[in-house]
Amino acid sequence: CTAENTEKTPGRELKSPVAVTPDNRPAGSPAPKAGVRVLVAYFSATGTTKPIAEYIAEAADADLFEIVPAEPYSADDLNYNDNGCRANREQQNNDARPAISGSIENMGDYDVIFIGHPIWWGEEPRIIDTFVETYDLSGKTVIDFCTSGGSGISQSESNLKALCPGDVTWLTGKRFAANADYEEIQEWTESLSLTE
Ligand SMILES: Cc1cc2nc3c(=O)[nH]c(=O)nc-3n(C[C@H](O)[C@H](O)[C@H](O)COP(=O)(O)O)c2cc1C
Repeated sequence: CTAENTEKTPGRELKSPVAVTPDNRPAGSPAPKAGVRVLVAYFSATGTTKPIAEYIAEAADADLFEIVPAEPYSADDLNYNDNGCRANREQQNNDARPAISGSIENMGDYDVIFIGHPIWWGEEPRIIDTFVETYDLSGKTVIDFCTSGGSGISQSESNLKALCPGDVTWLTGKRFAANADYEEIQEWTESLSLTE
C-alpha cells in the first residue's frame, strides 16, 4: 500500500511528524508507569509491520527488537500463490520453528512485551512461535499486534496464548492497516493503560 497522508504522517519517517519532549518522547505522550519496562518485538517480512512497531515503541517509550530470520525470506519464499513456497510450507506445519538471528539478553528486565507480525494464512508466521518459545515470558504482560491484507488478530492471539505460560497477562491485541498513522497507534497504546 502506498497511501500516505502527508498531513499526519509524512512518508513513513518515525521522528519527523511528532514534536518531542526534552526526554525524546512525543509531545503529549504520558510517561510510562514508574518501573514498567516495555519492549516491542516485531517481525516484518516486507516492511509493512516495521513502521507500526516503531510508532508503538515511540508511543509507549519502549525498546525495539526486530525478529530477524536466520535465513531471510526471499520473494519466492513469500509467494503464497505457490503452494510449495517456504512461507506456505511453514504455515502448514504447526511444528515449524524458523530460527531467529540474534537475541535479547535482558528479557528479564521487561514487564510488557508487544509482539508484532504480518498475518500469514490467517495467523502468525511460525517465526513468532519460535520467538515466544525462546524466552520465558512468565509473569509478563503481552500484547499481540499485526498488519494484514484484512485478516484479524484473533487466531494469532489464541495460538500464542496456547504457546505461552499460563500466568502471562494478555491485553487485547490489534490489527493495523498498512497506512495506520501515528495518532491511531498512540491512541491505542494509551488505551492499554501502560502509562499513567
Ligand atoms: C505467505 C503470506 C500469506 C499471507 N496471508 C494473509 C492472510 O491470510 N490474510 C491477510 O489479510 N493477509 C495475508 N498476507 C498479507 C500480509 O499479512 C500483509 O501484506 C502484511 O501487512 C505484510 O506485513 P510485513 O510487510 O510486515 O511482512 C499474507 C502474506 C504472505 C507473504
